[in-house]
Amino acid sequence: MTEIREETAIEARGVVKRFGGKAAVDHVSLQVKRGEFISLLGPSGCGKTTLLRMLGGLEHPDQGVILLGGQDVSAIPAYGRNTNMIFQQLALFPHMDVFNNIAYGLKVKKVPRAEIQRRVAEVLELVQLPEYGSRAITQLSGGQAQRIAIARALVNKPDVLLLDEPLSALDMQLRLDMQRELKRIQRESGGTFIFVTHDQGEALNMSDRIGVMRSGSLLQYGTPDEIYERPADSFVAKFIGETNLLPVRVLGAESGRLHVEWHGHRLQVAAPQSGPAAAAGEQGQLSIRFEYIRVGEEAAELPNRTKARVVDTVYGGTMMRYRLVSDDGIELTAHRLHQPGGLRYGIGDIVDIGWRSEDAIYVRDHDSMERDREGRPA
Ligand SMILES: Nc1ncnc2c1ncn2[C@@H]1O[C@H](COP(=O)(O)OP(=O)(O)OP(=O)(O)O)[C@@H](O)[C@H]1O
Repeated sequence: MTEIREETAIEARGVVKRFGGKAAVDHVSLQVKRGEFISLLGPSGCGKTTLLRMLGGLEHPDQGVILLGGQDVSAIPAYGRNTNMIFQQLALFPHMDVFNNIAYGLKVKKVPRAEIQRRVAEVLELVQLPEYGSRAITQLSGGQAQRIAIARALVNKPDVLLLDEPLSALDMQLRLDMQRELKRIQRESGGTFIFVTHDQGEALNMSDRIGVMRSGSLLQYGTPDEIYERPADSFVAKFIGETNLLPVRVLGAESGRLHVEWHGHRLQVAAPQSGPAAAAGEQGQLSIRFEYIRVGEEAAELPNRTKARVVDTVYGGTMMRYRLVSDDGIELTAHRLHQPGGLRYGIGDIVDIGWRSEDAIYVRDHDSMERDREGRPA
C-alpha cells in the first residue's frame, strides 16, 4: 500500500463534477505515477479539461477526492498546490523579457536572486534556448513561445505539470516538432506531465499511458498498445486508429477465446481483456483494424476468409486503401503496405480477403453499455 502511494504523483478517486445538474466528469478514478507522461484523450465536451482543472485545483470536485503525493488536496486551491498548468493561450507577460517571465513566480516566492539566476538558466538550457533570457516576448516564434511557457512552468519544480491542449494552435509541422520536444523535456526533467488532447495521434506519439474519455466517463486507461490492440469497447476501438466494426452475437467462450456468430458464420476471436466475461447471447462488435485485413494471396490460407469485390481504392504512397464488399454484402476496409512493383488491385476485382483469429477482437457495444449505465440507479 505504502509503496503505491510513494510512487503515485497524483490520483483522482471517484471524482464527480456537475454543472447545472449534468455530470461533466462522472466517477473518474485514475492514478498517475511519478515521471509518467499521461494523455487525457476524447472528443470535445467529454470532460477532459474539467478533470485536468480539478487535478490542478482550478475546480473542486462535488464528490470524490484528489490526492497529490498521497495527500488529500481536494479542497486546496491552485495556488496552494505544487502543480502548474499550461493552456493553449500561453499567457506570457508581453511587457517582460524572457528571463523575467520565467523568474516571475520565483520572485513572488522571494527566492534568493542567485538561485533565481541559476534556475532560470537551467530551464532555458532544458528547453534549448539558453541565449534567450533578454529577448522580448513579442520577438519569439510560436514554437519558442511554447518552450518559454514550459520553462516558466518547470522552473517552479511542480510535482505535476498539467497541459491543456497547448499545441493545438500550432501548424502541423511545428506541432509534430513540439510533440517530440515536449517528450524530450519531460524525459530529461523526470517530471510528471498530464496532457489534454482530442488528437489520437498526439496521444499515441507521446504518452506512457492514455485515458480515453467520453461523456464524463473514463472508458479506458492504459498504455498506447493496450488501448490500440485491446480497446475496452466499440467507441475506443473506433476513436483510436481505424477499424472495421461488425455486429456479432456471442456463442460461448473457450480458453480465453470467444466463439461468435457473424452472418451465419461461426468465428473464433480474441476476448475483451477487462470487464466481466462476455455471456452467450450477448450482442457486441467485432473489431478488425484496417491493416489486419489481408487481401489476395496473403488471405488464401487463413481460416477466416471470404470473397470480396474491390469497390474503391485510394493510393496513399506507402499504403493502399481498399474498400471491399464481401459475398455476404458486408463492407470492409483494408490497408495494405504498397511496395514498388507489388501487386495492386483495381475497382471491380474479385479477391480473397481474410484475417487471423487473434486479430479480430470482440468489443462490447459502447451505446448499449451506456444505456445500461444510464438505467442503473446513481
Ligand atoms: N464552467 C462551466 N459551466 C458550465 N458547464 C461547463 C463548465 N465547464 C465545462 N462545462 C461543460 O462540461 C462538459 C465538459 O467540458 P470540458 O471543457 O471539460 O470538455 P473537454 O473534453 O475539455 O472539451 P474541449 O475539448 O471542447 O475543450 C461540457 O458539456 C461543457 O459544456
